[in-house]
Amino acid sequence: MAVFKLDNVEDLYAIGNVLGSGHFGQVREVRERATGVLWAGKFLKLKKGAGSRLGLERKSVEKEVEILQSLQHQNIMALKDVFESRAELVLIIELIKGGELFDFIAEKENLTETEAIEFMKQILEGVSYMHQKYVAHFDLKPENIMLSDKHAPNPDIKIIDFGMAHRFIQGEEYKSLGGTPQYIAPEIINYEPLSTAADMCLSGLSPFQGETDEETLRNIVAMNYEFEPHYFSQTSNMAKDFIQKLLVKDQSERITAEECLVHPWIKPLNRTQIAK
Ligand SMILES: COc1cc(-c2ccc3ncc(-c4cccc([C@@H](O)NCCN(C)C)c4)n3n2)ccc1O
Repeated sequence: MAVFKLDNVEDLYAIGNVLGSGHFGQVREVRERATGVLWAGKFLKLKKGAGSRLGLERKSVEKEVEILQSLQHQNIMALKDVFESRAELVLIIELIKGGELFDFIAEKENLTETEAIEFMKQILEGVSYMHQKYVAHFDLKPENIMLSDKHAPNPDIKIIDFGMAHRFIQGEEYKSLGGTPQYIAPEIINYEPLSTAADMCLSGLSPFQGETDEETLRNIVAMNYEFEPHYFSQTSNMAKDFIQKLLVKDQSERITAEECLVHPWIKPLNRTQIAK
């Protein structure tokens, strides 16, 4: 069993405002007393006993921490420290001040393909790095892609929330039913053995969105999508080719993050190839 710092987290950090909350627990701004530096604290309530319905299994948080401790990349949130008390674990993480990429894009009049390519390139860099370490995120979605500083000329992408992540061991079979309906891969819906390929179904606006979750899941399994003119009339053919290579039902045929980074939309062979 992993042992985390048993100090009282409040002896070292002043606990500030809630930044957000969700399945993962609560994220609060915390100030390191020794340096005055601001961090994010992810506060997780642990199950008090085997029969307890509330709180997280300690084992699942240990798994998330072990994965985070193995990842050091500029496009993946950095874990600094872990504290534990009787019924709570606190993860001290780099503070990401720029909010969600989704909101940043929504606030802009429009996003050029060049800007989209820059964000996608950073997301792919982070995803490719974790996949090379046999780690799959399994909950990549716009809300889990944040920006370091939305006022910076070229904001850094930060991938957060590794609460569903898994590190594959050679030859093992891993299945999961978790994820967010609009963004999950068909193999998850079909409860088939998974791989890092399940992370490659990330999109801004789900092309499979139905009236209900059930309809959305049916659309994903049927790979039923179209490039609606209302959204794609100004999108280049190269960008559509990139998307089509991601939205492939057979995970063994789906383009990988590494292959995406050399796709002509992301890495044009020459200037004339852009925005075709
Ligand atoms: C370690 O795991 C997580 C970290 C974070 C995290 C890490 C650093 C950090 N700096 C600022 C924030 C932040 C600021 C406002 C809202 C949120 C969060 O509640 N919403 C983000 C997406 N959400 C759907 C997970 C998070 N975060 N959030 C969020 C969820 C996690 O499961």
